[in-house]
Amino acid sequence: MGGLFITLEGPEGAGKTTIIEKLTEDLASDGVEVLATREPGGIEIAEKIRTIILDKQHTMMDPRTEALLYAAARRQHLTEKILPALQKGKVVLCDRFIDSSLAYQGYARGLGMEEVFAINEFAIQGAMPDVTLYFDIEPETGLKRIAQHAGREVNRLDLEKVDFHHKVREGYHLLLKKFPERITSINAAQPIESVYEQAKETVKKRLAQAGMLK
Ligand SMILES: Nc1ncnc2c1ncn2[C@@H]1O[C@H](COP(=O)(O)OP(=O)(O)OP(=O)(O)O)[C@@H](O)[C@H]1O
Ligand SMILES: Cc1cn([C@H]2C[C@H](O)[C@@H](COP(=O)(O)O)O2)c(=O)[nH]c1=O
Repeated sequence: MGGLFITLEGPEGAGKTTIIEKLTEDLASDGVEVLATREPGGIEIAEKIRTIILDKQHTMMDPRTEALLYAAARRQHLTEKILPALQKGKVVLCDRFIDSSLAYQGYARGLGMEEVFAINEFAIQGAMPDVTLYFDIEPETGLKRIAQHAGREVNRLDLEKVDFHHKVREGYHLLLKKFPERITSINAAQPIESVYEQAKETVKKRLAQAGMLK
């Protein structure tokens, strides 16, 4: 693909957005070309799909519809934004990607990780992340953080029962076992500076291996 495709994953309020902002700044000051983006969203069509999926009024949404909408948003985001950036040799930092669908729809919703992987395989055609940073947090802690975060809108998924969020975390733990080479787990309950140091170290190591650090 050319560049390096890095995804950040975790339950609600784990700190992904905060870490992406810091990493983007830091890597840019090292002369690395970075594209920071998010899922669902990142481009107009996918942002519109995001509005539909996360609308609190849409309590009737069928779990398979939900999974298909995430996969559709991902397909458009990948082809329109992520792949072109990778082809230009950029580092792509993406807030959530396929692992979110596997943990949330596949495991927590109970659709099955294999089934959800299959529809996503159709959407991504093998474009798996090179590196994934997983930010591990107790759901209660993460949900408390987002409740206290001024300006952070509460969405339909945030409103799921705490048991759902525990299942999301269990789903991620299964993914850690399934993809140990790709996914690095970071304890996101630590102070933000420590979380960031670990994230930066992992990313810089991979960039150095790929010969992308000047
Ligand atoms: N390690 C940390 N310790 C304490 N507070 C933190 C830590 N990391 C993030 N926060 C705070 O928690 C809130 C949520 O952080 P952030 O938006 O980065 O999480 P997120 O993983 O992107 O959440 P979501 O995906 O649910 O939107 C913010 O107010 C942020 O400042
Ligand atoms: C990509 C993706 C996301 N989700 C869920 C996870 C969150 O609850 C929301 C996105 O909100 P955020 O504040 O931007 O994290 O959507 C999901 O269930 N499945 C997915 O594939």
